[in-house]
Amino acid sequence: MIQPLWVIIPAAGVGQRMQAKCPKQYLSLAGQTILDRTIEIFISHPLVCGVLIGIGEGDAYWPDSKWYDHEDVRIFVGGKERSDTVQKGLRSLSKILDSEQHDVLVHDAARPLLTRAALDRIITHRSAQGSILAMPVKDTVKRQLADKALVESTLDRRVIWLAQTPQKFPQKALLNALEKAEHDGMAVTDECSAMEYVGWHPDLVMGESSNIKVTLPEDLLIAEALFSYLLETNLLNSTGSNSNRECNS
Ligand SMILES: Nc1ccn([C@@H]2O[C@H](COP(=O)(O)OP(=O)(O)OP(=O)(O)O)[C@@H](O)[C@H]2O)c(=O)n1
Ligand SMILES: C[C@](O)(CO)[C@H](O)COP(=O)(O)O
Repeated sequence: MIQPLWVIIPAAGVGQRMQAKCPKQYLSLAGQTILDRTIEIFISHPLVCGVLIGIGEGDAYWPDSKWYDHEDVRIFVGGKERSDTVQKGLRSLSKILDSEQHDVLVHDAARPLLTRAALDRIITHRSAQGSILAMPVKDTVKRQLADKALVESTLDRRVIWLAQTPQKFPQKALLNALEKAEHDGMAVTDECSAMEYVGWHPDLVMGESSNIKVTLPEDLLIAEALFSYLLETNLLNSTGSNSNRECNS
């Protein structure tokens, strides 16, 4: 029996690489904000209890969200780095959960094209060491020589994957790992890195090439095209209601 779970969506970034007038999670994607589209992926899933959104200090955009007053959407103020935001979300969640053993999903607000099929894969995947969505690389992979744009070597691409989100770990174990990494000065750019730091070997669950992280200006054009494709092929999540949630909250 799969335990329904909570989702933390880090959405407190400033979107520097996007070079937009607002944080990129509030840019429009096919008529809705990127963040609203991302929330919709989860809020309509029967195995999702609720969503915690980590927003930036002084975020003036959130009140315009279509999910602003939804009963299963809660917010908290994020931190300086993505890992800080996730830590704060995990602490917020510990006040809601009746057990720290519950798994939690962490998903970037900047990944609005996750399909229901991929979400089902990670939600239903069972692993004692957590799991992440990821994709095997398709190109040949080069390692650069120190800080020079010179090729040092070619990596064996048969064993190289690109991490995506959602990433799924027990709430307390993840918080402990992030806190330890921070305490030891070990910068981490995803939840999995923190779990590896404390010796875990999480499962790699097949993601999808359409699950892009909208990061650079051109990514928005790519996301628009992918959204149209996913909509036409009915691969996006259903928007059905989710009245049959049974969760502790
Ligand atoms: N302090 C931060 C930094 C990032 N994020 C979130 O983490 C996700 C992935 O981060 P990234 O793509 O790097 O977003 P930004 O940090 O906004 O982008 P940039 O690095 O270009 O500023 C995004 O949904 C972003 O909002 C966050 O919650 N808190
Ligand atoms: C979590 C992540 O999306 C996995 O690929 C990635 O590490 C986020 O990196 P960012 O620099 O915070 O966008």
